[in-house]
Amino acid sequence: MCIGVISTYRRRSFTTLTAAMTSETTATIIDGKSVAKQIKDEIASEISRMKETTGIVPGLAVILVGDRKDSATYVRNKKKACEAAGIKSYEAKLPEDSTEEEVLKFISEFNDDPSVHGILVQLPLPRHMNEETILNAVRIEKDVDGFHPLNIGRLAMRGRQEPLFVPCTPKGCIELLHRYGIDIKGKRAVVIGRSNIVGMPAALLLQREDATVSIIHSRTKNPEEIARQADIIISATGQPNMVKGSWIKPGAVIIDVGINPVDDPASPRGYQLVGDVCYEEACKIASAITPVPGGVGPMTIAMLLSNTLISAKRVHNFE
Ligand SMILES: Nc1nc(=O)c2c([nH]1)NC[C@@H]1CN(c3ccc(C(=O)N[C@@H](CCC(=O)O)C(=O)O)cc3)C=[N+]21
Ligand SMILES: [Mg+2]
Repeated sequence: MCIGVISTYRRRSFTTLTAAMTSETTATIIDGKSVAKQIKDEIASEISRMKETTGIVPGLAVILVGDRKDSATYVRNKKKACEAAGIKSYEAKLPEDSTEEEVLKFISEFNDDPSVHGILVQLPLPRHMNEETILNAVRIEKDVDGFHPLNIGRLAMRGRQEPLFVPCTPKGCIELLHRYGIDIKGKRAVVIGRSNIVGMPAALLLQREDATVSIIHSRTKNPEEIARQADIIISATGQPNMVKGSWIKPGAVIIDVGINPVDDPASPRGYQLVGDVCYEEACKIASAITPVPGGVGPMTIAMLLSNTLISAKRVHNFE
């Protein structure tokens, strides 16, 4: 059984099961962890080739403000992944009650430091800070998260200057589709969630891949009906198990970005991670699905390393 919260997306209850739900079909599990490992290995060998020929190694600076446990874990994992790939990592840790100016000062130092090719400001920032002010301060040439408005604007406009970086999580989703040989062109794609860091850029990327894209959000009137038209669903809502089997067209491909902790006294950490999609139900209906954990999460980190390498190659004219 899939447990979940009552969300504003879910306005009706579902009593009918689709035919596919009762049959014995099983989806392909899209193994993000192993694809991410493969990509990280590719990056590591590119970095050693770069180091041998130019003597330069890519550098990534991470700015962490406050003491959220999840953020500290993510930052630690990014640091480990950098070391494994041969990227030099720099870290600025600031207390929760720091001022915006203090954060901006670190950004400015990293902006001016030629050994830093990428700057990541871990989100969310403390509530008293203006995220926009801070993200805008990152030089676009070092914006490896792809969150600067100029990079997002360029992502939205086609046939003009290309963005210098594409946001890591959506880029990882598309990369998974490509590596599993899943056609996007002409397909109906539905993105669930419209956040600046995942949903919105995911929709833009799918459009660039020639999908026909709809976005479902908290005010959408008939989300289930719209989702059920999708050949490809990318879900990024942060609502555990919100997407039921009844939302899924038989044979659809499901990319589940949600990483939601749900209380579980039986597990050693006291919680269990679940996606936005009711995995058990979806497995019986979808043709392919990403698990949580082990799906999109590891790809996000792989894409961050990839963007950092792209940045270093670009400044040093290394092909
Ligand atoms: N400026 C910024 N850029 C980000 O890219 C960014 C951020 N802020 N804030 C938080 C979110 C979240 N995020 C994740 C990265 C990796 C995993 C990941 O590797 N997850 C593993 C392990 C999960 C676990 O066991 O804890 C998995 O899904 O298999 C998850 C989540 C990046 N984010
Ligand atoms: Mg993300």
